[in-house]
Amino acid sequence: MVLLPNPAASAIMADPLVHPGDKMTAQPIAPTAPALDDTPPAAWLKVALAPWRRLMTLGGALVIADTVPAIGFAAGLALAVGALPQGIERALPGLALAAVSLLARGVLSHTAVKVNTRAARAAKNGIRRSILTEALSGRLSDAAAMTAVVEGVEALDGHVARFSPARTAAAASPLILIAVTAVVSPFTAGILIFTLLPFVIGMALTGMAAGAESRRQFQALERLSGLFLDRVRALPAILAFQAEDQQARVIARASDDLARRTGKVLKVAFVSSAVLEFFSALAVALVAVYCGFNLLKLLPFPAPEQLSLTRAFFVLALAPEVYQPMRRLAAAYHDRQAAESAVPSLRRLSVEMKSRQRPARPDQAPAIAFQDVAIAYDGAAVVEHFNLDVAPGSIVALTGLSGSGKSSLLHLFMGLSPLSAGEVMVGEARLSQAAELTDWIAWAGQAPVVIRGTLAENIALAHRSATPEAVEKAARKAGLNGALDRLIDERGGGLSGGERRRLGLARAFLKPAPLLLLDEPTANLDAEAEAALLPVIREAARGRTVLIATHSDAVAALADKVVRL
Ligand SMILES: Nc1ncnc2c1ncn2[C@@H]1O[C@H](COP(=O)(O)OP(=O)(O)OP(=O)(O)O)[C@@H](O)[C@H]1O
Repeated sequence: MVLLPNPAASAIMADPLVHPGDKMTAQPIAPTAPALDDTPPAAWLKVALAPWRRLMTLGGALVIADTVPAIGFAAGLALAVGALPQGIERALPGLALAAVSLLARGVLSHTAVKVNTRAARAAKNGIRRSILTEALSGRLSDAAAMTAVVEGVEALDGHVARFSPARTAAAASPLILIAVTAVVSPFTAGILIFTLLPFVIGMALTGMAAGAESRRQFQALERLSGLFLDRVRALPAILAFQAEDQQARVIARASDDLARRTGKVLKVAFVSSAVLEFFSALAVALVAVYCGFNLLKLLPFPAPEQLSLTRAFFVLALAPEVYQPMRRLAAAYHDRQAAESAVPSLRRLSVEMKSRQRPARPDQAPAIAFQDVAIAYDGAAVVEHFNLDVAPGSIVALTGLSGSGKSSLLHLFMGLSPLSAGEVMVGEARLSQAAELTDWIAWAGQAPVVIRGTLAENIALAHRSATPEAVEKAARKAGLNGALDRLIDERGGGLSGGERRRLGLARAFLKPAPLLLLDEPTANLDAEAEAALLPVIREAARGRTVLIATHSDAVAALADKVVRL
């Protein structure tokens, strides 16, 4: 179970410099998906998976095509057995047909698995991409959203790769096989149809039981993920209050609950497969008894047909194949339940996303208007009734005491601080309604996120398509003078504190975005270094709307307007 995003994903979350267009194609899940919250899970899945329907249909068709070599194999064996009394050489064509059919089955099933796995991968990637930007931008950062992105999307794998082709095959293959059987032995076809009914009823009953257990299991998983994520976030407080043991017991209880519910899902799955195996064995035994008694002319009722050894062997070899697709469907049934259990969380994400707009990035520097803005963390207000108009292309410096909320105001634009009241207009876009604006923003924060890689790669994160020359130019402007190919680890090992801050500046200088946000760009720099940076900041500000949070009078002097908080 993965409870937290991976480090690279965290980097994007904490430092949204990455051009979203470079990272992922952000589209809402299934643009035509019904937004109603009460769409039944099966209908929601159908719409959400529609873009991959063709690949899924191809996978299902390949599984159905397996019936042809299955018939060939049964026919080959039956012909060989029938011809055996006349000599082994007479049996060879039948054996050859069986061998070729067997080979064809292998090739077909290998291809079907490949196609179905590809469809599942494509569907998961597509849906995950569509929700990842939103979830990682911090707007949907609760544990349920994380569980949906990681576990929920993963739950679609079995649905697409196994359940969907198995369902297609179960609807068509048994009928094809029974029709072929009917040509050779109508009475055997009757036995197969008769025994198929309890099989289908058994499947439906166990499927319903598995569905309820599966839903409870996913809820337990969500609960455990939520608890774990909250406890990790509150780790310093837990350690400070020496509540480790108590919290470990809470997590252990949730984890036991998940284990118990997973056990129940497995129990239902085992019982259901035992029931289905019983019915399929019974049906094959019935066919065998009928064929044997028919051949021996020992039927206790008038024979409806007279079977030859070849015909009897053919229908007997084909009988297990009739149940095979249904057994595969039963084995994959819990995949469907797992996917449907994940739908409520996925649906919630997609509905929240659809309610947000993805405004087009402006070509010109936009105006910014803070309208009665309030920012509160856990109910504690940090900024209240904040109003400010920033003209397009101007520089505004935010100054004030430490803790007065300067960084929080800048963080609003990346969704890293909550807009508790009021509105921020960025050009024509309302920040509260916008899905994300990271594409518009070049940002240098106080603690830029570092990923494992070279310094140049770290800078280029801000603008993936930048040339090495542009990266080098941005680095030099920011005062990073060492070799750019030196390795940095994810904790920033290899960079001094000052260099790390300059890395943030280099990224902001590199990214061609109409908004420039700088948080304490010259903190910890001596007067000489600060003086060298001032003209660079002025140059980088040209043609952009700029907000700078700063304690430095020299930096504030660059601004067209200084606002004291
Ligand atoms: N994610 C957060 N969760 C809870 N409280 C926060 C969070 N971020 C900031 N705060 C609190 O909000 C207040 C304002 O912080 P902010 O960083 O915006 O101030 P600042 O003016 O930029 O300070 P500095 O000049 O020291 O950088 C502080 O009291 C801080 O503890």
